Amino acid sequence: MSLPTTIPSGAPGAVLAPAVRAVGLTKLHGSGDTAVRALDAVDVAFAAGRFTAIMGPSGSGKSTLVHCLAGLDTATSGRALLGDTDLTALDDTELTLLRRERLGFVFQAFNLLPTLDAEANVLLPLKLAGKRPDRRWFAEIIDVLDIGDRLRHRPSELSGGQQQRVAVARALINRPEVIFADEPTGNLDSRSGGEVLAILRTSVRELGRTVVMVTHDPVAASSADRVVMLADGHVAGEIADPTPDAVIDGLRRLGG
Ligand SMILES: Nc1ncnc2c1ncn2[C@@H]1O[C@H](COP(=O)(O)OP(=O)(O)OP(=O)(O)O)[C@@H](O)[C@H]1O
Repeated sequence: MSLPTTIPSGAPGAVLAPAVRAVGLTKLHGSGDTAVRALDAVDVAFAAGRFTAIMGPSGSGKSTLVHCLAGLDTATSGRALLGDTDLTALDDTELTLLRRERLGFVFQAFNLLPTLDAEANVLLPLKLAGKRPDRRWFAEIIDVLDIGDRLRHRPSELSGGQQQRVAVARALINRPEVIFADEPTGNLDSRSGGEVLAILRTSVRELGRTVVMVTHDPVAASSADRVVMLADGHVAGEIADPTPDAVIDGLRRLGG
């Protein structure tokens, strides 16, 4: 795959700078005879201002790739780059700061703090970083995510879809360069899942963010601009402007 990533459609010939990329990224879990090569010299780039889904059979390395790119796990060799920053050169403290200041995360299990109301959950990353909220940005996010009437509610008083919208707002609050979403619709019914996907698309289209999402769901993946397929720790292919049928077909070819 060539770097940087070429825009698949809409702007022929244009090239977008990658927000995040893997260069020869290799990850071994464990050591010795029992070591598992979860990623094998992966080269892949995720363009800024784009929504990319990562798919592949169970065990193909999706979570490992995202964890290495997000500074949640360390690579065995190769490089994981956020903009020009090589994560593999950073120590734990630097990685913690980088995650807090430059990345956003959305997980399947929402991961909201139960004792805080929605507003406090959204603002938590800024509080941890000792930063003042930008009230105009906060208002814009709340408006786009349509959670203005839920800000005083605790997570237990919100539906799953509302909780995930709060989690997306929390991921957006520090204007991250990249939002990593790991199965963000996995715990939601199809309607709430569709709303969360629409919000992730809106985060890209209207708020200018970059989203990288791991999913098993071909319909969810078809919300993205591009699908990257993994198999056995390799990039096995990609689909631009995916439809659910194209994604299902691609997975079938991989035996997923
Ligand atoms: N901590 C670990 N220790 C040992 N092996 C691991 C560890 N984490 C992952 N693996 C192995 O690495 C390979 C890739 O795992 P990974 O979780 O990245 O795949 P995945 O595509 O995200 O899978 P799934 O879709 O099932 O979540 C698998 O063979 C897995 O068993």
